[in-house]
Amino acid sequence: MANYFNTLPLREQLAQLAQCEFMDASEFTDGVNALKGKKLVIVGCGAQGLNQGLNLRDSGLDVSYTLRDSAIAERRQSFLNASENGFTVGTYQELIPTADVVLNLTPDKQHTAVVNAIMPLMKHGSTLAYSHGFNIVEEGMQVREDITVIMVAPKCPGSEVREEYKRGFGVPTLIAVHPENDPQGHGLAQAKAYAAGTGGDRAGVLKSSFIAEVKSDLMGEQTILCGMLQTGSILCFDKMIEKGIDAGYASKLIQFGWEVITEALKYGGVTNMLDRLSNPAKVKAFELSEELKVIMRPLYNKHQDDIIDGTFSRVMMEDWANDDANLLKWRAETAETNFEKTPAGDVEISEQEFFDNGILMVAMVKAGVELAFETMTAAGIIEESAYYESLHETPLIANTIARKKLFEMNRTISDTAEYGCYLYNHACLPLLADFMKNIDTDVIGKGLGEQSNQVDNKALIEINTALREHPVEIVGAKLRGYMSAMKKIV
Ligand SMILES: NC(=O)C1=CN([C@@H]2O[C@H](COP(=O)(O)OP(=O)(O)OC[C@H]3O[C@@H](n4cnc5c(N)ncnc54)[C@H](OP(=O)(O)O)[C@@H]3O)[C@@H](O)[C@H]2O)C=CC1
Ligand SMILES: CC(=O)[C@](C)(O)C(=O)O
Ligand SMILES: [Mg+2]
Ligand SMILES: [Mg+2]
Repeated sequence: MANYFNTLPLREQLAQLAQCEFMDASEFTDGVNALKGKKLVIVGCGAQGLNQGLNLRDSGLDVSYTLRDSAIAERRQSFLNASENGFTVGTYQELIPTADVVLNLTPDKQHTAVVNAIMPLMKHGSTLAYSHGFNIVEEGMQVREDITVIMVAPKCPGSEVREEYKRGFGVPTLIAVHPENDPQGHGLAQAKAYAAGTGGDRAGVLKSSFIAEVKSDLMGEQTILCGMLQTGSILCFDKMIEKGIDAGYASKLIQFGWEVITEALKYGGVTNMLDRLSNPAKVKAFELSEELKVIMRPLYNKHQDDIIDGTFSRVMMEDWANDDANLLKWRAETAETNFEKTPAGDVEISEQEFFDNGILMVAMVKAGVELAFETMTAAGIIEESAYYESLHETPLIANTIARKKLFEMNRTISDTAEYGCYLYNHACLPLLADFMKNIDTDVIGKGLGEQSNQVDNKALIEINTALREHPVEIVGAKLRGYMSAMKKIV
């Protein structure tokens, strides 16, 4: 098989990258009806599999799970996830032939093996669904021509797909129909019903393409969403320890700080996040962010370039072939970082204190969100897609760090995301070494401690204008206007 994207002429590549149509609520008035009475069989019951299945069942759909024989025989966690939640669990032979829709929610590295195993068992005219475009786009999987191939990709870690649904909200979702596999012309109707079933229509759905999803998803997860938060956690913690800040305080400020500051982002964009700072702190955060953007822009461009031309996928698949040697090594190294090994202290930190003492964290989030958005849109990704993949998903990833630090983030995100996060982290730590030499506790750990809120009016006006006029803020205001069901969590 060959990389599907690289087989296309440039014109078609650009057209597929630009596939992005915001779907109005009126397009979901049929809810889950297109899948009502159909048998949905999910392969895999992990981060996405379990949480999507719970939502789909709560939305009135017929959901069961098929797992590897060994998972059932050894009663592995995936078997327990499904059986303890009251789902029917069966082998491929038992359930795949009965399925109208097979949802492939196994790790990307397993997709070729899984699809080759289940395709012969899939009934004529059934549907194969993915939640990420990697297998179709980066590996060029070719599916039997009678099978409809769709994608419903939550822009969110699996755990929060469920948490937002339980709050009565949902998570932004990209849907697509593979142009090579829509023999009955009902792929879009089924994808819309699936997105309604997971609650995605409550947050926002984009009619996208497998190519647009994969080229943006890989970029978001490697940079702002996981790579930046991992790098920022390590750098900020080590700096506070170097400067004599109490280790328990430093650990708590970071573990819970990303969630608190990015909740402001989720509600009101970068503007609202910086408006939560005092004027002097806002000026400082803006200056640090501009410095960070200059330093990190080449790295963001390299990640996007490697994703677009297939270099990233090729390198990661070499690790797959080497039994995940690097992924497992880097996972173990992350566990040994000082931040990961230091429990959050039993110390009170007010909501405002996370902002006041986390100015550098605010600057890192601003720089990462804006850089990721700018880099994706420069590569041909449409603004709505870039917004969901950078700004809106950052707080959802931060929620996982608040639970159990980087361990929980890297456990919950896909192995694909985790691998890309480490690549970014390894490159960004040395890139920011000189920048961090000039950092002190006024911007991470203690705050400016300023006596007055006075700043130069002209400078503040220029900063406020720059914040409000960034394109991520313009498209964000529109998309957040649709999210009337969004619920606060901090
Ligand atoms: N994690 C996330 O938050 C997101 C993931 N995605 C996408 O969703 C898909 C699933 O990812 P994710 O939920 O992270 O996966 P997980 O690693 O969390 O779960 C994988 C599941 O598949 C099973 N599995 C693993 N290997 C095989 C195999 N060879 N054959 C059959 N089953 C297997 C595992 O069970 P067992 O090993 O016991 O058999 C487990 O139940 C991927 O395409 C990913 O890119 C999309 C958005 C976000
Ligand atoms: C959670 C999500 O959207 C990621 C980061 O893309 C993934 O886990 O693959
Ligand atoms: Mg993603
Ligand atoms: Mg992903």
